[in-house]
Amino acid sequence: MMKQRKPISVAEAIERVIDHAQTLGEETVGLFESFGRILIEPIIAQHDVPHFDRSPYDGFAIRSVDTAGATGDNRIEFSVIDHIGAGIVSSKTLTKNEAVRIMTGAPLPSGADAIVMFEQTIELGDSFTIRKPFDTLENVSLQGEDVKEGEEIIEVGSLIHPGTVALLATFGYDKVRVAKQPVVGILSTGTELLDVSEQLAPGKIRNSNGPMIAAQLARMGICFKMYGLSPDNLESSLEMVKRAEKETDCLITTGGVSVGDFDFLPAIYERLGAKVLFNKVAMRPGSVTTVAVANGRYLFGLSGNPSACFTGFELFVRPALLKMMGADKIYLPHTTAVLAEDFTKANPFSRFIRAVYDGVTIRPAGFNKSNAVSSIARGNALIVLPGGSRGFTVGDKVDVLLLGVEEGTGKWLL
Ligand SMILES: Nc1nc2c(c(=O)[nH]1)N[C@H]1C(S)=C(S)[C@@H](COP(=O)(O)OP(=O)(O)OC[C@H]3O[C@@H](n4cnc5c(N)ncnc54)[C@H](O)[C@@H]3O)O[C@H]1N2
Ligand code: MOO
Ligand SMILES: [Mg+2]
Repeated sequence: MMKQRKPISVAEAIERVIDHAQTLGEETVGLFESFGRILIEPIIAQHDVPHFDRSPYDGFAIRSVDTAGATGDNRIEFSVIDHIGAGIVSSKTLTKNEAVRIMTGAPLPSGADAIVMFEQTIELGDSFTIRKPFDTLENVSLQGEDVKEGEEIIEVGSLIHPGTVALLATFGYDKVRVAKQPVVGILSTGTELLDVSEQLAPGKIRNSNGPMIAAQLARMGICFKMYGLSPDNLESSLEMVKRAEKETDCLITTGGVSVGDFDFLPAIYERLGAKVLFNKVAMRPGSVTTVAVANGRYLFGLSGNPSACFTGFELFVRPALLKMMGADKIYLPHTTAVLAEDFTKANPFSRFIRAVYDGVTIRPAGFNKSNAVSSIARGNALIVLPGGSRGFTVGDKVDVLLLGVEEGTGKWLL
């Protein structure tokens, strides 16, 4: 008799997975290689930004005191004593009714405390007039207005995105200390599987899960080793899993985790002496998703059904890998949206529906069974319907997980 599997909640399953994540240490990479990596030291401002008072406009640097009383009928005249662009420091000091012609980004000359834009002047040779008084520091970009020296701007565990790169560059980091990334193995099991380039044959299908997972990893900037296809044979699959497990930091298999006569992953975990964290989750698709740990390394047993495989990766593999990389915001970002189509099916388990989200409304992305591949291709988000519910109709507010967002959130919100 087959042993009944006991389903656990998605939240419980995620917690069990995350509890086993071990970081892999650190390394130093060049700034240009740092995009997508996780910071293992905070970014603390080494100096004020900007580190000098500067002009935010093309115009003239003046002393505000000289502008008192200026009106349309009483224009005040200034004579230009120097001319500087960004990167040049004027050697002049302004005295009464003097100005320096100054371009955006250039440091304020000594004595100056305001900037007049070209558009606010009438120019006459080496002089110009203005028609309004200026306040002290008017139109000045002040030292430290963006960042103050010593301020912690980015926390440990943050993802390096293009803005982070700009900040690192600002402070002169040509190298960055980041968390090491896992090398992830991908093995697709199933006697029915053909390589992508092979011709279809009766009963056979092309392996879509392997390439899909490679792309899911690539989207996270993670390197993978492809172990190809393994027919449903206990001994040969076991050998392949043993080899892949030794050569990688974690192994993702697809297929063979359910209760079929040729589903060998449960037996493989047993032969490896792996600790199975769970083998049934109260969700659809992906209820048979199994996660085990052997020699401190994850063995993710994703379902063979493409939609279940995809969902298992996003819900369990992604946060675990991010935690291994030392990241803080490991979960898919969550929002709510208005349902644009009825979904009246019952949901005995939590349901994750591949969906198209336009920023306000969301609709299922077509054929949505566990074995569907088309809806994964069309979708950019997952609708989450709670277990024990039914009868969602147009206009209902539903929970949404966003896919493909660079950085997620620190809390599982569902
Ligand atoms: N009696 C029961 N049968 C099934 C149960 C159950 O609880 N009791 N669970 C069902 C659910 S839910 C799912 S999901 C599937 C999971 O099956 P496996 O993870 O064991 O995967 P396979 O049996 O190997 O394959 C399932 C399906 O997916 C196709 N497949 C497999 N690999 C790939 C691949 N790399 N690319 C594309 N498609 C793939 C395979 O051909 C099968 O059609 O079990 C249900 N059964
Ligand atoms: O695990 Mo299956 O994907 O629930 O449909
Ligand atoms: Mg099966």
